[in-house]
Amino acid sequence: LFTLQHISAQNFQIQPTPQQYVTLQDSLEIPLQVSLITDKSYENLPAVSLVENLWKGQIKENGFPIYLGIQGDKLVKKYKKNIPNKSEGYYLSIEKDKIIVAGADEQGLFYGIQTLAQLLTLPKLPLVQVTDYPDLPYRGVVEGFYGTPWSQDARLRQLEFYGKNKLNVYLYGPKDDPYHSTPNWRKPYPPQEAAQLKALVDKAKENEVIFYWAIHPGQDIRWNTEDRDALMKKFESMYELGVRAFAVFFDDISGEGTKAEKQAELLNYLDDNFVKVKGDVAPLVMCPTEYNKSWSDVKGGYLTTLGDKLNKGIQIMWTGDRVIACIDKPSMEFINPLLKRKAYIWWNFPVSDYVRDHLLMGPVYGNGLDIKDDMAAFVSNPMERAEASKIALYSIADYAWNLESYDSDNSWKRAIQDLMPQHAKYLETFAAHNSDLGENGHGFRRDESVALQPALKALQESYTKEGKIDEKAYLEVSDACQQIILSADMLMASKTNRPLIEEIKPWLIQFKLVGEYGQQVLQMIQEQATGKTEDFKETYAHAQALQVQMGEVDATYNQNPYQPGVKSGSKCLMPTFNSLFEASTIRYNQQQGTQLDTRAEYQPYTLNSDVSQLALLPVRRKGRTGAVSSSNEVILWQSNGQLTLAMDYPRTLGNIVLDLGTLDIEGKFVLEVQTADGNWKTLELKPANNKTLLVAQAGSEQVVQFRLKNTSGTLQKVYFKRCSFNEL
Ligand SMILES: CCCCCN1[C@H](CC(=O)NC)[C@H](O)[C@H](O)[C@H]1CO
Repeated sequence: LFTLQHISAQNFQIQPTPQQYVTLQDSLEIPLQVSLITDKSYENLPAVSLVENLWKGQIKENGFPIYLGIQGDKLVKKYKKNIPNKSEGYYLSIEKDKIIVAGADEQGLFYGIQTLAQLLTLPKLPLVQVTDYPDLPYRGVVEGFYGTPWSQDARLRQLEFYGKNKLNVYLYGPKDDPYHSTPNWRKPYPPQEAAQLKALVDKAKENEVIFYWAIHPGQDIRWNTEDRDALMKKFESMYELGVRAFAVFFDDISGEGTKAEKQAELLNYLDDNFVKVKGDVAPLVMCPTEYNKSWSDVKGGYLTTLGDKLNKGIQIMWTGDRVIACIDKPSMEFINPLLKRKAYIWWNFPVSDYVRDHLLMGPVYGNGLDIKDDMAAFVSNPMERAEASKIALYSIADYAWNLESYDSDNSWKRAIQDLMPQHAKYLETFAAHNSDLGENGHGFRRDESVALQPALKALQESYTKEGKIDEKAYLEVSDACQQIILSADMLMASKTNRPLIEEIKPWLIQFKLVGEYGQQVLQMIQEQATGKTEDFKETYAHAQALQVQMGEVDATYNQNPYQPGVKSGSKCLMPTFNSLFEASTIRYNQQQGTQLDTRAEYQPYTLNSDVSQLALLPVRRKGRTGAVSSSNEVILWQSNGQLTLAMDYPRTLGNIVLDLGTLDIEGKFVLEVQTADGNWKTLELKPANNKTLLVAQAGSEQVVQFRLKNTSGTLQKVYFKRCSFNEL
């Protein structure tokens, strides 16, 4: 028998691994029929139901014996010294004639069987003794993001996933659930939502997950008994649904609700009059208003007030040095003394509600491996795409169970294998190139296209600097493009894990186009470098056609009001391909004396103006909205001066919004559109509010261009604050 100590949530880094052991030594054929020998009172424990699910219908009197017990049962008394005395710990022994699973507690017993379930995926069972336990007492997920809350089905699948991966906490706190936050936090859930929540509570119990229901009252709470009682009443109604764990979030609020003394007073009241009175409710969790170091003013006393006044049993959440930040020893050494307890980490990854056009499918890395004794919990705030979040969540489970043994890349590969066993290679290709966030206000970035970076760099440098092709790099990037196209096609057509495919489909479509674009760009540099001028023109046109398609995908899917669109390969692939597109076109133009447009970014809108200060303003497209960048200068707009926005082909526009920073513009400027039939018609400029904003409806006909003209007869001094329009 070989023994394993403190393994990981899903797998065994310790050598020999069970996989190796099974081939090395004799092992146990997986028993087809088993007998469950356990204390009678355990029959409806999640652990027992789990064994019944593993051996569906094959639990017989004279089957292979599986002993299930919890520390203290006489049944497992002789294994007393093997069972770790750590909460959620377990001892698992697979022997020739029996299997023993002994938990330090009920959760530990359940996890011992989850480990057995993992071993059952091997061809045979290794004869092994496992003594295992988690480093952190609370490990899991806070559904705490802005955007579309997860669906009921997605949540049910999540809870199952948490059970398998030994995550034991799910905090329900979707920012955009009206009954969680202002103003309806005071109201009970309507029957249908209530029933769904009850189903989640039951599912959580089956998977030994503590279901925390969080409330977010801070934006409009009044510090009086009426609101305090309203909160108690809401907690009571959630308790009736079966909720046995509660949280109060005070994040992202302003005004009265941000006062630490008042927050502490309310939470202590809830602790004393609800949690302690009920007796079967988990410790309260709260999210402070100053929830990260960059927002905290230590001298202001907010954090120390909470640390001093909050009952010791109340957990206080923390996102680290910044809103989005990895957690390390210095971060914990800063916050724990102030809170006078171990902070309950809320890690804002893989949440993407501030970079909604990107998927964060890369490895989980950057958190300290030396902080297992400094955190009360580690919970992840995920993406609104539940299935896609599982790559990160799998590794967070791995990390939180055993920090010191955590290996980011190995874990990432296993997470992908676990999500799509049949298509792991393809999903890994996709995930490798869809991991960075792009530029964002929090400045948080991730690695992307790591394995391909050297070849991309070598190819780009050799060509852009000397116009030469680095053959080795060329072949590697060319193979990669093939892999990208293959992976996208295979994943889109996958028959397994459809919920994941449906979530990421727009990005798969985009990803394939990136691969095809890469192929054309490679051909362009090859043709330019070897003087195949005839072919170049068509390859160039093909690359442009792919740029148009990528632009259309970006303007079609995922059109949220924040970061609309679909970005793929945005950190390394696209910048390299665009740079090679531009460089080869410039070289070609130099060689051939042509004037091919060298811009790689596809631009459907073109600005023309004889007002010199406007003529060079950039136009950008964000989803289905086009906008001319505003200018901070005073614009000297000469009489009859005009600004024109031309479409690459006739498009149906919705509103055209203007703001020249001055009132009564209507009398001095005229806005006209030219429709596809060539006719011009004037649009009425309506003031949108009592300020200088003007809106015009472009009408249902397709527009080729629109123009704003100074018809006042004199020079006008205006500000150019806004000129935007949207496509229908
Ligand atoms: C300028 C405000 C940015 C706040 C961003 N946080 C929020 C609050 C939070 O982190 N609470 C601990 C949401 O949870 C969101 O999902 C997450 C990241 O975008």
